[in-house]
Amino acid sequence: MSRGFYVGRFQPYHNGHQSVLEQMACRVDEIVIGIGSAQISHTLANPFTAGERVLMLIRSLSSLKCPFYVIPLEDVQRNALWVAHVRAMTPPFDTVYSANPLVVQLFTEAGVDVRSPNMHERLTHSGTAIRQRMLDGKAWEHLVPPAVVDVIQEIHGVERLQQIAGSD
Ligand SMILES: Nc1ncnc2c1ncn2[C@@H]1O[C@H](COP(=O)(O)OP(=O)(O)OP(=O)(O)O)[C@@H](O)[C@H]1O
Ligand SMILES: NC(=O)c1ccc[n+]([C@@H]2O[C@H](COP(=O)(O)O)[C@@H](O)[C@H]2O)c1
Repeated sequence: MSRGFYVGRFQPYHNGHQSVLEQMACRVDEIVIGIGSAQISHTLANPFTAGERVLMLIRSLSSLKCPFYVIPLEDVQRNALWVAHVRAMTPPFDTVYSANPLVVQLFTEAGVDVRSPNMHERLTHSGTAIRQRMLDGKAWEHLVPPAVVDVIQEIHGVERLQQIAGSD
């Protein structure tokens, strides 16, 4: 049984993340997804709660060809302890998929096999670019799975982000 681990903040979950998970689904038996910085919400860079991000992921992955687990992970103050913290909170995994330099470094130092997933139209498909489009009143819906559009509408996510920007 092989299990792959993928972590992100998913603020919001977008088509780039979906393409990584679809690549992983062909390569491992099960996928463990960590929702990083789970304790942070209602900021410009992290507008959505961990629970809202759980909804985005689970609804978007309903037809993924591989069993998956979604685990919210709070940050810890010491990077040197983070891998142990992740391991304590997740089902066991053998491979990590990440392009985040710190994540790659910490897992490599811990002796874990780390792979870099192919980037999917990175210029447009980043959380930062999507949040900026929401703030600018530009179309963003085509950059995320349809289920994420539904969740963000349900929670009035664009209005929340605009209010946070207004009170900054
Ligand atoms: N377009 C993409 N294609 C493939 N992988 C991506 C893409 N965007 C992000 N990732 C990867 O997904 C993981 C989680 O990234 P994250 O949740 O920070 O998304 P992000 O779009 O980079 O967000 P932000 O811009 O808010 O920092 C990282 O390993 C990141 O490299
Ligand atoms: N010390 C820590 O808590 C620590 C270290 C490395 C990564 N992380 C988290 O892992 C996630 C990585 O995701 P991104 O690739 O989206 O940045 C982030 O939520 C980040 O905060 C946390």
